[in-house]
Amino acid sequence: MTDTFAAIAAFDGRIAKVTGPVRSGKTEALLRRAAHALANGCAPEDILLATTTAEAARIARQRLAALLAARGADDAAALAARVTVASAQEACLAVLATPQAQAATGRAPRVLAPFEYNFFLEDMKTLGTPVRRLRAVLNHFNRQWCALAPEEDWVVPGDEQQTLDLAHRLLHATNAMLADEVAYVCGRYLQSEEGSSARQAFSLVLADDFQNLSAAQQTCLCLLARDQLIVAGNPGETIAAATSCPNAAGFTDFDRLRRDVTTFALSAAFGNPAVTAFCDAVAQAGDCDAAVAAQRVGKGRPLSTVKWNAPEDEFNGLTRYLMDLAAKAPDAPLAGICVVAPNKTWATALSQMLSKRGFTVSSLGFERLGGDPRETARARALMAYTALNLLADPDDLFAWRAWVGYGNYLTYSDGWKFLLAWCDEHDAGVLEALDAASKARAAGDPEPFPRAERLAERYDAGRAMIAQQSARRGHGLLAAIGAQDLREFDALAQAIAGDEDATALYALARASQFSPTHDANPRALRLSSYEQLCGCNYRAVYAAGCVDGFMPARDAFEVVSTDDDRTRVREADRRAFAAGVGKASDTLMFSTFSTADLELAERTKMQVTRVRMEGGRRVAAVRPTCFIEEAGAAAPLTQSGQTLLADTDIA
Ligand SMILES: Nc1ncnc2c1ncn2[C@@H]1O[C@H](COP(=O)(O)OP(=O)(O)OP(=O)(O)O)[C@@H](O)[C@H]1O
Repeated sequence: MTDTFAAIAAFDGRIAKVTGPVRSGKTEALLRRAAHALANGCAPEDILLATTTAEAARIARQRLAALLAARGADDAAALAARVTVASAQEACLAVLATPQAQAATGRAPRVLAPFEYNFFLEDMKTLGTPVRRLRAVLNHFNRQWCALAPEEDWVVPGDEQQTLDLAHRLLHATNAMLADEVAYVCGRYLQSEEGSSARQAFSLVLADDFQNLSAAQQTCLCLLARDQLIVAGNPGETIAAATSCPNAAGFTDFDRLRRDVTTFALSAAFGNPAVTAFCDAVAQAGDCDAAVAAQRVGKGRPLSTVKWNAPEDEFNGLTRYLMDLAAKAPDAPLAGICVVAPNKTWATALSQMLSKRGFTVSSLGFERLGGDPRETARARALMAYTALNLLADPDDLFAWRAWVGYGNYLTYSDGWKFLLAWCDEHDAGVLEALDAASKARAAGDPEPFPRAERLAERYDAGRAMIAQQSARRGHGLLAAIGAQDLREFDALAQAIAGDEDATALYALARASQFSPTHDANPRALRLSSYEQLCGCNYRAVYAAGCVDGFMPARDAFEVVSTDDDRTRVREADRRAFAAGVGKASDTLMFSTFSTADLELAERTKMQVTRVRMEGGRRVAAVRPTCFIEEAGAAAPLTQSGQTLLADTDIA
């Protein structure tokens, strides 16, 4: 076992693959390889360690610093900081950010935030394609981009070509890029003649959780390696966090597709054997050939499932239990504890309850801005974000597209279409068109293009907002953009010192959308989504809301979908669940409940087994997540919430 780690650390071949089950030390092996390379004179700048998420990168960097310190390196943290540790998406964005890449691709890596995608979608609807068909075509594009399939090879003339042409037109005009295009544009660039100097930028590329990356991301990382490439992973732990299309086969077949790949198999799982046995059992009950530990190293401690009557009891009881735990061990860093929430509703309820009980909470995985840009009342956070974007960069063309679209049930997509036609006719850019519309409005002249007056009105208001607010800073700036009382901006408001200008604040707001990480505060209890557990390691994990419909999602049961659809959802969730709860090295508790108000159950998509009347209310019966039962002998025993509280002298 130790020999395998030593062999990976000292590996001097060109390509290697590290396989291993949950918690077998795959990341550890890559970190030891990096430490060994540094000790042998490799420049830190010549190493790329790529991960699935920004949080996984943050943790990997910390672990690398700790490893270097343990080996007696001088100033280990500074040395680790010089190594490029980044998510695969960030690594691709860094390639595309160079002037050479921008000149060669004609694209800027200004990625649309998920809520900005809605504006793009509205503009795409001007084609007149039925919305379902349009979504299907755009999903098809995403899959092709993720597969790094050259557009010229797959686009079908007619409808599809027209759709692709409009997508290009909209994105080029606003200097923007879709998230799933990033690795595609990067990969095509790296494969091209012009991109040859950007290839092989790192002597050593270490790619962790390779199964989570899209084929395009996987190819980009391979192209960035000069002397050595090592990929690590486990198909049974695949999650869709780095991309919407993880390509687990790119890991499974990695050695078949290339020559002379050395394979290292890790087979011992570390941490609590009951946890890793549970994860392996859940994964094995599924449809993929996940790696299973041959040996389990560590101190055993039973898992538990706690069943509450209703969600309110869960929120109350679980947080009281955690409060009692924290009081009994006041010196243990709370950051070693993670509460996992299955969705945003649960995350919000748990976070509020934990805060009420006096915890500082760092939440991760639920910060994505949502809301309908077509309804002003539901788009306040989006409008604040766009206002901040414009204050930070008044030349951001996509921010203008969003700004002029708020408050209209079609986001002024028709106006935007006429504006782009005017740009084509006059060989002009978006800002010139908006300026022309604004001038005509001021002079009372006829509109330069239909709907120009409406767009000009919004544009003028935006210019006035920039003129008025651009000198503001910190909390005053947040108030000026209307963000001071918005829950979506709470974390940002708490994190700032108060003297940040718009550029600094916007960078933070943007990071929360694209590369969110946990607060570094060791006193903050963690609250996380399953996806954001990737790359983490916690002393204790409490998985809340473990009911069918949440985990796996209701689509795994719905009678309206096909068998294939149901299986796909169930198996994707199974991997996220097994990989996620495996991050508990010592304590793992599942929290579930048996009933819920029918309205809440429907709204949050629980899988309802029965409905009954209780005191004039309609109450839904729900089941614990099926994965627990599927773990068979490795599944924990269930106890009631009341018993748990009584045992800990709370009730
Ligand atoms: N050789 C080792 N000896 C002792 N402990 C180890 C060793 N390798 C890893 N560990 C510990 O086991 C845990 C899991 O390690 P690591 O995160 O590297 O594994 P992984 O296979 O990447 O995990 P995951 O399945 O979660 O991706 C960590 O707490 C780590 O410190």
